[in-house]
Amino acid sequence: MEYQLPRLTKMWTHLERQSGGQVKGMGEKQIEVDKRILRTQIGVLKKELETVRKHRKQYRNRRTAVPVPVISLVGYTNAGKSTLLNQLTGANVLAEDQLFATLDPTTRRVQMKNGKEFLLTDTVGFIQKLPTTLVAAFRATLEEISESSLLVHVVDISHPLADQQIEAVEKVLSELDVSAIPKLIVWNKVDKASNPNEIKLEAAKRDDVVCISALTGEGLDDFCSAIQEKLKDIMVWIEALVPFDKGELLNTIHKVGMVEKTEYTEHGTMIKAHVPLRFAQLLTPFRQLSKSAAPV
Ligand SMILES: Nc1nc2c(ncn2[C@@H]2O[C@H](COP(=O)(O)OP(=O)(O)OP(=O)(O)O)[C@@H](O)[C@H]2O)c(=O)[nH]1
Ligand SMILES: [Mg+2]
Repeated sequence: MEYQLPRLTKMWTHLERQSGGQVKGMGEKQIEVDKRILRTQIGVLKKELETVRKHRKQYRNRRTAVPVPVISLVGYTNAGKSTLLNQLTGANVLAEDQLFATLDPTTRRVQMKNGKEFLLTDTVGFIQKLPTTLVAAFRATLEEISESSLLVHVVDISHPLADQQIEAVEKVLSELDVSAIPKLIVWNKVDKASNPNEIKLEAAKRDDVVCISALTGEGLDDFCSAIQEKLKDIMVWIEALVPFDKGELLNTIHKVGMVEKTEYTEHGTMIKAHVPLRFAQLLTPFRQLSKSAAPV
């Protein structure tokens, strides 16, 4: 609408009819009436967007209380982000959500085969030359991106303009100032590509690229392992002695972290693991000073 406002000709007469004819006969030219109606609608939509932003902010605040990593799917429109989300959650997600029963419809909990969990957010698709006014309209989702632990850039590798689309997405990401967030690149729709073997070979050469088909499910196990590796990179190493009466902490460590070693001592469970930073802070009272370094 903001795009149309300065370009208005008489294309909005139906809106005048919808407003019940009240705007007629006020001495305004048709075009001004049209503009006024459009501005009112823009105002209403902006208010609605603000409500959406506030809601998502509340969800995020609630979520940060729980140490489950949040991963956002980003990418060019039609790259297959939503398909990937559905495929992953359809195949692995727990039917009953305990903690996030009221999650926004685009965020889903994913449980991998090894029992680890993360939250996956589907975001709005990017397009080339995204007008700044539109960037503002997408803010609710885009803010979500900036608070993720990891970004998954989904690419339609079968598309003849895949390179330009990657570039366009990178450009929006740099405008959003999220370059510091680790990223995994996913070459999707490999089933549709004319040269799938070549693409797979190329992807195998690069350690930040995973080749998949969100549609057929091909490569999804590799995708999950790659996610695990990336998440591990952003976790911190802890060695903690968890008292026996804090059993729930141990469960959480197993769920959100990567346990390297568990030992039962007379004072409690000695655990060595990679865990999300926020969770490591929760464990501070039980952490041990140790001379051994994290395994590489
Ligand atoms: N052949 C093939 N088609 C796919 C694959 N993944 C997605 N598609 C199709 O691509 C189209 C777009 O998929 P979406 O998941 O809606 O894409 P999106 O990235 O969410 O798009 P936006 O929401 O517009 O950003 C759909 O028709 C999907 O069925 C794939 O791996 N192979
Ligand atoms: Mg989508």
